[in-house]
Amino acid sequence: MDYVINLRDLSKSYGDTVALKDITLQVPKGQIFGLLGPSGSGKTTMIKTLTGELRKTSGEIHVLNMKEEQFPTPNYKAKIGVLSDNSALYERLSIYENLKLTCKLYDVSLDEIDIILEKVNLIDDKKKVVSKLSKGMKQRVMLARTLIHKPELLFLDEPTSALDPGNVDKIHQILRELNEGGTTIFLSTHNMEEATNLCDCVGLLYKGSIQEMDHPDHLRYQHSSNQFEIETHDGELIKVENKPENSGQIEQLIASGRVKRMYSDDPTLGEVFLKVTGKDLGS
Ligand SMILES: Nc1ncnc2c1ncn2[C@@H]1O[C@H](COP(=O)(O)OP(=O)(O)OP(=O)(O)O)[C@@H](O)[C@H]1O
Repeated sequence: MDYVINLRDLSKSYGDTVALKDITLQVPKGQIFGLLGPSGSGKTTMIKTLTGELRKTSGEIHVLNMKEEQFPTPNYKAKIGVLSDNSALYERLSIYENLKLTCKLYDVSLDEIDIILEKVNLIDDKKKVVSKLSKGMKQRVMLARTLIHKPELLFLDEPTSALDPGNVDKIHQILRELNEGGTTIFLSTHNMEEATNLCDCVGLLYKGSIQEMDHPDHLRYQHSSNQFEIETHDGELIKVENKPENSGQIEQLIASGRVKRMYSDDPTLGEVFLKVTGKDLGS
């Protein structure tokens, strides 16, 4: 298989602080991979190590078939896009002028600016000065700047943190479209909904180690107690194991008109995280 990211026993320490410990993972081309973890679990360290901002302590890293030594090269930088906390914009310049600077940096035609602004839904705002934009609009300008040189691989460090649900949806829509066009995405988040809705594979990161890694639905299913809970109109709670031989019993209950609500007890990714690590994602 063609892996865009291939890590073996990757570790990173800051002095005595171990931030990443023996991480082994592969991200195939075209996947949206999510690192889900609370504050301090090592998400930013992971992204900075993969983008060449930090050097690993030990282990093997291959990204786009390149080794760490090649990460500072223009060839690597041309193939990746990075959106992080450090991605500040020039506040006194307009959206267009900000993107013009990025085009010069990457030697990209200025014609790309309108194309990318269409994509992030900011074409009508391009003359606006950045200091007057909302937080959600600024995040979309930063995303546009990350995308303008058409990277094959995107690294997004908490791309929607502190945005309202409307802006979160807009960014998710843009990311899905990019992914459908073939871009591989590696993102970090502490938001279980983001991981569930967007990612093909999620690694649960806690204290620098990946505790479990799988498709979000598989993770939830594996930690489910595999029961349907049926609440009747007269207040009874009936638990039925999710097995084919029980389907007749469930159908009978539904036909009797007694069923008020019925749900499976698959946990949320947040509940899975709590079960696996003993820690809440928000703490
Ligand atoms: N420059 C640094 N020097 C020393 N320790 C650091 C440094 N940067 C991070 N750490 C430590 O490494 C660990 C992982 O931090 P990191 O910032 O990667 O976590 P995170 O999951 O991105 O957290 P957050 O969601 O709060 O950004 C933490 O214990 C943190 O205190």
